[in-house]
Amino acid sequence: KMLKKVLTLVLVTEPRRVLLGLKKRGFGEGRWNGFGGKVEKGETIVEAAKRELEEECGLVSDELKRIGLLNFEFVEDPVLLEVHVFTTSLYKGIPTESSEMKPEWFDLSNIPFHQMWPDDRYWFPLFLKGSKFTGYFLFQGHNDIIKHTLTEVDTL
Ligand SMILES: Nc1nc(NC2CC2)cc(N2CCN(C3COC3)CC2)n1
Repeated sequence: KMLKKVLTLVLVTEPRRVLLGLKKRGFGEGRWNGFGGKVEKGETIVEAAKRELEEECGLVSDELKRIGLLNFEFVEDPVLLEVHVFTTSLYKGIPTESSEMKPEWFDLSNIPFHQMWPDDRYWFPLFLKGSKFTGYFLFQGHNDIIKHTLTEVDTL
């Protein structure tokens, strides 16, 4: 039976910018991404998202809005990643580098897709226009998408 890992991803926005972090180690190292990680036992998914946001860049937000649900599989690996995507524009604190992430603001017209997970090119435009979405991506290795589905939804 397929092992499923539940993960979170938080995108912090300002009117014309999005906060991304450069992953300094581990899964996705060297790629810019939102902030997130695993959901621990005894915490809800949104509690995990809030915790990871603070751990990874020092921001605190009590207004994380669910905007997406993305499922990922790798042909070489029987794990399914279920990534719950959140966004917020209401937060306290100053983006601060951590052991995991180096945060930087990016203009919405200058998202570093060439240094991000390949799936981001597909769903980031939906996020930026305020849609909710669900998607599935089958990867070969960490760079090639063999197939995908992506749907805008009214409710997650
Ligand atoms: N943008 C984006 N794309 C992904 N694509 C799939 C990999 C093929 C995965 C992903 N996340 C999965 C990993 N997660 C944290 C666990 O340590 C960091 C961040 C969100 N984020």
